[in-house]
Amino acid sequence: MAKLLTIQGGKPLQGSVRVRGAKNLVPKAMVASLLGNEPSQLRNVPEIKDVEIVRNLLQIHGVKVDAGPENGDLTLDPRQMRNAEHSEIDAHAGDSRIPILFCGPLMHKQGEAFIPDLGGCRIGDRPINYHLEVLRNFGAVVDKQATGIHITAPKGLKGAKLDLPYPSVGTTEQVLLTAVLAEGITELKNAAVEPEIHDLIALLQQMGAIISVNTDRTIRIEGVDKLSGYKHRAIPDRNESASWASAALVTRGDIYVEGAAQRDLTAFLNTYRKIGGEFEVDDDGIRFWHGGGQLQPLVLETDVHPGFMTDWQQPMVVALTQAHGVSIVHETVYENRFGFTDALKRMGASIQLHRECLGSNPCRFGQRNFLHSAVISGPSELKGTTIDIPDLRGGFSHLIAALAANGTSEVTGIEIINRGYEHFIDKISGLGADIELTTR
Ligand SMILES: CC(=O)N[C@H]1[C@@H](OP(=O)(O)OP(=O)(O)OC[C@H]2O[C@@H](n3ccc(=O)[nH]c3=O)[C@H](O)[C@@H]2O)O[C@H](CO)[C@@H](O)[C@@H]1O
Ligand SMILES: C=C(OP(=O)(O)O)C(=O)O
Repeated sequence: MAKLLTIQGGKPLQGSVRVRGAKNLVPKAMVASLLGNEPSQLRNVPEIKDVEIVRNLLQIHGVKVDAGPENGDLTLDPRQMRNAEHSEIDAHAGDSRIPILFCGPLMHKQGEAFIPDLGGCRIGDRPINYHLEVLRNFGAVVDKQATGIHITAPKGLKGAKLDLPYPSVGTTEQVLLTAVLAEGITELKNAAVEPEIHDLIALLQQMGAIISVNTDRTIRIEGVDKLSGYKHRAIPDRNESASWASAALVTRGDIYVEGAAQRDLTAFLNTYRKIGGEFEVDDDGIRFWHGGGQLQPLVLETDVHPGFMTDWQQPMVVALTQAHGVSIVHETVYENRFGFTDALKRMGASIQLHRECLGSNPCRFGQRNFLHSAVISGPSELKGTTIDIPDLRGGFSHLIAALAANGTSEVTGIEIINRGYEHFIDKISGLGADIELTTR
């Protein structure tokens, strides 16, 4: 039965929400447990769909996954690992992007891996060519099948010299999860250095891996013969934190985000301050609120870390519809991440999309006909409408817009938001929103 969320907009969101482990780290930490000869313990695990998907995938490969004594604790025991049936794996086709990261660990442990077709947000083509290229360099043989891929390592996996065309997060994780048990040394140039990558490196190091990260985006991994388990507390979800911060701004509210970590939000907080948002950091989280004056327009470019994270873009665009003047946002990470603006336009926002790079960094999409720059004129009075959620961050942005809008919005497709926002309906309602969830 489909769920319908009815939102009566116009109330400032006020109160406190708790953010737990990062959606972009926790599932990968769970995959890393496959590499160990002993159980691993992960803490601060949120109840989100992407965790559930990986839990199922690990279980069909024989990993015992149990809840620990504290809420949010998981124990992952790979000692009874086995090959999964193709049909069991295929059942996860289109669920998330994580299955591609099973390649290295399964090849090391089982000699082969079958990977279903990937899912994840439809915000661009999202090819896996870099993943396959680095795996081939380690010695893997890739067989593309009608659904998914079959990958083997007939001569074992050996360390390699690698250089990425673009600092892809997923490919950097692929290299880490493969190189730690590969024979010899791997050097990865132009690696991604997102906080979630550092957190993955930290738990791999606990397992016995030898990994160093240089300031020039080079990661060096010395392969070892075996790894044990880890005991690790996942870093908080910086993308969820930024989403609540934007919600406070757009609804002229005041939200304390328990668990938010300033260190991983530097670029976001600079932008937040420039637009007119206020924040206050303490030991347990960050309070975000609307400063009371007019919001200021901005020129913004998304980028790899330490730049302004692409997953913050969509909620921030909603805030920019309320700024006084013209803002420009250049999306340089994904070629098709402005589809969500259609619904904002129907709600009354003034947003024009352009194919040109409207920013100081010419990006990969400039000459390729993608609508990847946005000009936003504000402030616009938003009014309620019907919305079908397109993707995770776009969907959350639509919720923020509906919560700030005059009148009623009817939102479908909200299940997608469970991929990355734990208990978001309860959180929104706890912040004082006027919402009703029905099934039809
Ligand atoms: C589960 C997870 O952690 N998802 C995050 C991860 O996605 P993900 O790891 O999929 O993103 P990547 O960093 O790999 O992608 C960045 C760019 O590289 C391109 N590319 C990537 C791989 C490849 O083989 N070929 C290729 O061309 C992509 O199409 C994209 O344009 O990092 C993104 C960038 O911070 C975030 O938006 C996602 O939330
Ligand atoms: C793009 C995202 O996720 P995924 O890579 O899982 O689709 C996201 O979290 O915004």
